[in-house]
Order: sequence, then C-alpha cells, then structure tokens
Amino acid sequence: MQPVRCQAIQVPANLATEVTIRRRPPEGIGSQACGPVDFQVPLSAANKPANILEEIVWWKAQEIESFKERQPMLRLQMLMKLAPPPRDFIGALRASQQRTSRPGLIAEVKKASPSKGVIKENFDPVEIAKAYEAGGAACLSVLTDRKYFQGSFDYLTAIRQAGVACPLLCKEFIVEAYQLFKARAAGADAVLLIAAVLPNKDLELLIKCAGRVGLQCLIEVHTVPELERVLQLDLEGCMLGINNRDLQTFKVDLNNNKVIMDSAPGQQVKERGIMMAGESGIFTPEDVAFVQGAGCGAILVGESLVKQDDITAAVEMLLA
Ligand SMILES: O=C(O)c1ccccc1NCC(=O)[C@H](O)[C@H](O)COP(=O)(O)O
Repeated sequence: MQPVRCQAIQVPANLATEVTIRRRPPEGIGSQACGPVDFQVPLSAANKPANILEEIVWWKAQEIESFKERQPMLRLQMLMKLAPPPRDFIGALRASQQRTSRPGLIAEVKKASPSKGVIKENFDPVEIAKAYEAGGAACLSVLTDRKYFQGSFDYLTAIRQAGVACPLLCKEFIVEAYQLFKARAAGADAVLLIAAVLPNKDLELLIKCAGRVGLQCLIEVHTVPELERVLQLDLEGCMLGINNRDLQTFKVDLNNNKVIMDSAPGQQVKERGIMMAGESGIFTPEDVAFVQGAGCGAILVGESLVKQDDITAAVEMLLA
C-alpha cells in the first residue's frame, strides 16, 4: 500500500461551519502527567465541559496523544497493510433492505454508556457479534471508546478475526485522521463522524482521508440545521444517520427522526437516494416501522438488543 497522503482540499467559503461543541477547554487542560509527576494548575469553573459530548471530545485530545506514543503513525501504516481488506458497509445495508423490505440493521456491540452505565454484564464482544449476525443484522457497530463506553479497538480486530462477515463500523468520537487509520488498522470498514463535533472543513478532510484508506463514513446529525450543513458536502462513500438521542442531554425522542426527514433537507436526502439510519432508542418492531415510515433505510440499535439473554432471538423479533 502507498503511504497515506491527503491532498490539500479546497473548501468553498460559503459552507456553514458552526458546531455546538468546543474541541478544547478554553483555558487549556490544567494538568499533565510527566513521568511520575502530575503537574496541575487551578482552572476556573468556565473551563468545565458544558455537557458529556464536550467532555468526551476534550478527553479524546489526551487519549490520541497517548495512542500516538504507543502506536506512532508509521506503525499504524504497517498494521493497515496487514489488515483484512475493507468491505462495503453501505452496500450491505442496501442489500439487506432489498432482501427483507425492512431497514438494514446495524447492531451495536455496546457494553456501557454514559447515560445507562453498564448495560451488559459478562460482555463478550465476539459472541455478541456472532449472535447479531445469526439473527439477521446487516452490519455491526463496535464502540471503541474505553473511558465512557468500556469499548476497545481490539474488539474490532477480534470480531473480524472470528470470521464475522457483517461489515464493521468503528463507533468512535473522531476528531483526527490518526483515529481513522487506527480504525482501519483494527479491521473497521466504516467510521462514525459526528456533525455536532466537526465543522464542514473537518468533515470534508476526514471523509477524504477515510476514503483514501477504503473506509466509508456514517455522518451523524441530530438537528435539521446540521443535516442542511452536511448536505453541502460531497457525500461519495458516505451515509447519514439521525441520532434520536440528544448527546448533550441524553434525552431520546424517536419523533426527531420524523421531524428531520419531513424537513426540506430530509426531503433532499430521499430525492438523492442517500442511505439514512435512524439511531438510538429503538426497542420494538413498532419503533422500527416508525423509523422506516419516516424514510430511513437503516437502523442502529444497541441497548434493546445487547441486554437480552438470547440476542439472536431479539434481533429476529425486532425485524419481524
Ligand atoms: O448512549 C449514550 O449514552 C451516549 C452518550 C453520549 C454520546 C453517545 C452516546 N451513545 C452513542 C449512540 O449513539 C448509541 O450508542 C447508539 O445510537 C445506540 O443507541 P441505543 O440503541 O439507544 O443503545
């Protein structure tokens, strides 16, 4: 494989770039561990994250630094060469949708979350992935964040090595290209990009970098203005998702799916034939029908499936 180089990208000046999440604490991080010493300076209350999403994103800057120390880019490039080839994540959803006349299921391998704490005790990511596949999932979403979701990049590798055929989404809070390369090296086929975190310039850059290493992107929105902004991008190799969970307040509202798909930008999604996933808070076949009726060709489901004892049966019932 050629060394990974992204060309300079021209971003039209008229692209809206507003995001609600600050990428760094305004006064800096306030503490830094240097060998055995943890240096700290006092910071004002204004330096606190405004919500959980901002807290997670602030943490990512530090996490990425420590990943880079242990796995420099050169090593990741070597691991990417050894990784199994990427598979067509969006194609698998379309194929499933055509075969079953139901939305393609992205089933989430999720041990814990900031809103629910531990969801699944005795968590075995490979067994869960196999059970999802046996039940009829088209694709899997694997949470890789360790601190807030008890996930791991190793789960992607383990699931892939176990022979699971469903394409894999790396469910991470991506703010840097380094994380894309880490996802591909671990065996991911697609990555999540969150519009609330990333302005369009960053999205455009990350979509290009992802494409360069064969990764497709699921770009997640939560509001109509976010969707309007994202639709200005070149969405080659991308699908979209509407998260029904407000990541700033944890409130889940399935109706958000309908409101967004009924809006003018939602109409455009349908006209352009862009694959759209309804995400979060999907528990019953009626919920699936509601999201499908709103115009989604895919659903992303975690908690309601992963917490069941018989996961395969739960998938079959949800899609029945
Ligand atoms: O799930 C959370 O509590 C959460 C908190 C902060 C940021 C992201 C969060 N979840 C990520 C997701 O979007 C969900 O894991 C995914 O859509 C599945 O949702 P569910 O079916 O409700 O488990």
